[in-house]
Amino acid sequence: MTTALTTPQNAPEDAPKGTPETPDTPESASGTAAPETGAGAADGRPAVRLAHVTKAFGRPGAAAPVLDDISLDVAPGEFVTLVGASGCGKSTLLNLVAGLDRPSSGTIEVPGARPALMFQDHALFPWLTAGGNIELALRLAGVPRPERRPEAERLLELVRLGGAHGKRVHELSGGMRQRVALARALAQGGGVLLMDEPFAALDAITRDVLHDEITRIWRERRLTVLFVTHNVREAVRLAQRVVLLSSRPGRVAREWRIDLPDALRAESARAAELTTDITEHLRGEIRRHVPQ
Ligand SMILES: Nc1ncnc2c1ncn2[C@@H]1O[C@H](COP(=O)(O)OP(=O)(O)OP(=O)(O)O)[C@@H](O)[C@H]1O
Repeated sequence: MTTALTTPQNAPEDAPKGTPETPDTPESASGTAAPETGAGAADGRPAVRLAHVTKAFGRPGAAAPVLDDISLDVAPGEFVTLVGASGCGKSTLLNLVAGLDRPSSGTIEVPGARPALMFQDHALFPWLTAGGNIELALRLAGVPRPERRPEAERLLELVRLGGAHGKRVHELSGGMRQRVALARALAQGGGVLLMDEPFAALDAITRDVLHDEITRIWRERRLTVLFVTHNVREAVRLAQRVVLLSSRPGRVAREWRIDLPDALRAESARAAELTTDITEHLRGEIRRHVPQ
């Protein structure tokens, strides 16, 4: 999938490590090896490429852009979290990558199948069962009827909800609903998963459990994930790379490589250090933010 005009950029790994901060230049911290490659890596192209993307709503020139000159590559199999002040355009960016809207200028390339999008609100159809919601997505993805039920059951097993096929949405807890929503997103078949604060409404313990689950599923399925969150601890817990967007207009302000093994991600001095550093920069962006 490609949307609109212009040229590509260097991968963020090319940025010098530990260089002094410059306002509009993406910077990389905490160097590490390139991420594991997933499906689609063979031709060396990124799974998602945004090149000089700008987005303004309304008539041309009528309003300041929400996103301004965003260039960002996400490698196949990479897990990237996106943080930034409220209103800086994180959801707008995901919507553009999902193909739900078009950039005002710049290009977006997603070479594989259309990405799947998952929100804070599970958006399941309440009149369908858990399995019915997944089978609908499979049907829309062109999966033949006889294969839908077994595939829905496989996906429910994957999100550890085996046996929940016949459950109605109202019978499921918040965490279970998000698991079904994840299974439904996976049913759409693309290798790129876009997640917009998917765990924000859950209690802390359920969220922690789902962090482990999404990490496992990301690895097992070799997914490429672009994940929006306000929660810096969550960003460090999950990502191989955290990208901070500046306050409006949203630009890539800074990036951090998260080179921690799983065991040190939730609780460790290094995770705490990274969380503090990212939070300080995020606070700086929030302070700069003038509501428009
Ligand atoms: N369809 C639209 N028409 C007009 N303005 C829009 C539209 N969609 C988003 N905006 C505006 O774009 C800006 C960025 O919104 P967006 O939801 O992308 O920010 P965000 O960073 O995801 O915010 P939050 O963190 O609070 O969810 C906001 O000022 C919003 O009002």
